Amino acid sequence: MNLGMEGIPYNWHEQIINLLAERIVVVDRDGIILYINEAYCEFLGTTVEEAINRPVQDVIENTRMHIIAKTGQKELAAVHPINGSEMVANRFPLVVNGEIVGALGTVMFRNPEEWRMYKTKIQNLAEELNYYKTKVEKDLKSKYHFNGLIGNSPTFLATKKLAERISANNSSVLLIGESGTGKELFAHAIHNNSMRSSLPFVTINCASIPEHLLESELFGYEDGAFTGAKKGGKKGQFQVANNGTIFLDEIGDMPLAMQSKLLRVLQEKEIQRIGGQKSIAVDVRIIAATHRDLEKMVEEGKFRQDLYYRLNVIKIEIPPLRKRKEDIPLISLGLLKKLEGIFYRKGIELSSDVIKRLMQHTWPGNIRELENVLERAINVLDGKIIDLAHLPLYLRDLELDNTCVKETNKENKPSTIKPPLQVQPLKETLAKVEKDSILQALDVTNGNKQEAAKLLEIGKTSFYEKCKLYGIN
Ligand SMILES: Nc1ncnc2c1ncn2[C@@H]1O[C@H](COP(=O)(O)OP(=O)(O)OP(=O)(O)O)[C@@H](O)[C@H]1O
Repeated sequence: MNLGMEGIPYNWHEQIINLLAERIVVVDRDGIILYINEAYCEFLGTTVEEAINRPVQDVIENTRMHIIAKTGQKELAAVHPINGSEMVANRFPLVVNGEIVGALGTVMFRNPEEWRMYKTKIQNLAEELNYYKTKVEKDLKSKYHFNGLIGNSPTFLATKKLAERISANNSSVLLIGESGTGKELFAHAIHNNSMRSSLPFVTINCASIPEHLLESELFGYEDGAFTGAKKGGKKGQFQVANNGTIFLDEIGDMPLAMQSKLLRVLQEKEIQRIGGQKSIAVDVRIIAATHRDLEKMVEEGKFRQDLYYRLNVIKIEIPPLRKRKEDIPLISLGLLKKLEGIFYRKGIELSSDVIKRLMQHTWPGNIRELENVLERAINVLDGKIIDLAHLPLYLRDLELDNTCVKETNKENKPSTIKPPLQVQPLKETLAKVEKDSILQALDVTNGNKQEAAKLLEIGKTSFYEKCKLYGIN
């Protein structure tokens, strides 16, 4: 038999072995050490002479070499704690003429310095990996519970009760409500109160993802599905949310073509990645939300009727703030507490005038607007009491006129729009109203134009044109 080593002088063998493996040990069937190299002995704090012919368990802590020599089962890249460090070991049975005669073990890293270098590198990578793992897990967890939803008004309590009652089952939920009423909070709370609470909660904002990316975001794609596709493909959010809940925010903004694909997933309970052939089964509870009038959109052919019925199994309408004004003081206090935490402040209060003024406004931006108003007030506040002077102009300008409050409440119109004292040309009045509404929306959204356009329910282009027309920067 040609061993292939005959040409190599015998005294070279050991150096070759040492160069091939940093630390090496060979045992016989009984686990007695037949060979161990100097590097390994140095690391163990012993010498070759002392180690040879001794049971391997007496020389190497936590060894499994004697077990491999019996079972014949190799172990690759096993973590092996030695001297307080975790080494990486490979263990192979030695088989000669079909019989196990012993075992060979190697431990990576030539010297402690090399190990330390690797360890630092690996530790950094492991820490980074851990950071992203926790972040992903956190992002996939729902954050709010029903007890975080503030409000004691009968309408709000009834809504909350309904949501609590239906959270346990698996039916689709459709959350309807104006912008900033708390639809996302409700979605979180429903998931948290369900059997799926420990499983992923994935949020997709259908309005903020460009139409051409929405399909790959929802369903994923296979390797090479299109130019620019990530190597190895990508999981879609439906797969990420498997066994949990997916929250489809702004569902009314989902393009019609995508609506058909979503409907298919809801019916078949399976997805197909872009460029893929096979169907992948998914079990996901759907919670959808919109501030749009979906029924009207169905009539206008902008939203698929069949999808609407599928989503509308349980419909929860979240009341706007102006329809539960009695909740304003309580919500304001809750929001103040939250903001105090964010801004490291304590003991901030609202003056009674401010409370009255807050109750008077019609809050087109709902709780989000209220939160922005309070955040701005805290920012300009020196002492502890928020007074009228700390409110934005559009709220300061409101008159504490009860008749006006009653009127505006009845009609659900912003109370800043006061009837003109003198009759003016309709065109001028409309332009003023339009300009005021834009300024108010910008105020509510802290100058965010996209959000402001959304609040006003007009397109971005039209919004920019109007801003230009009225000289609003
Ligand atoms: N009942 C509530 N109690 C306390 N805070 C609330 C409540 N409802 C909403 N909020 C707060 O108001 C803000 C807006 O809520 P959320 O994002 O859930 O509204 P939304 O209806 O989903 O808005 P949009 O339609 O614009 O996405 C959040 O900061 C949220 O914490």
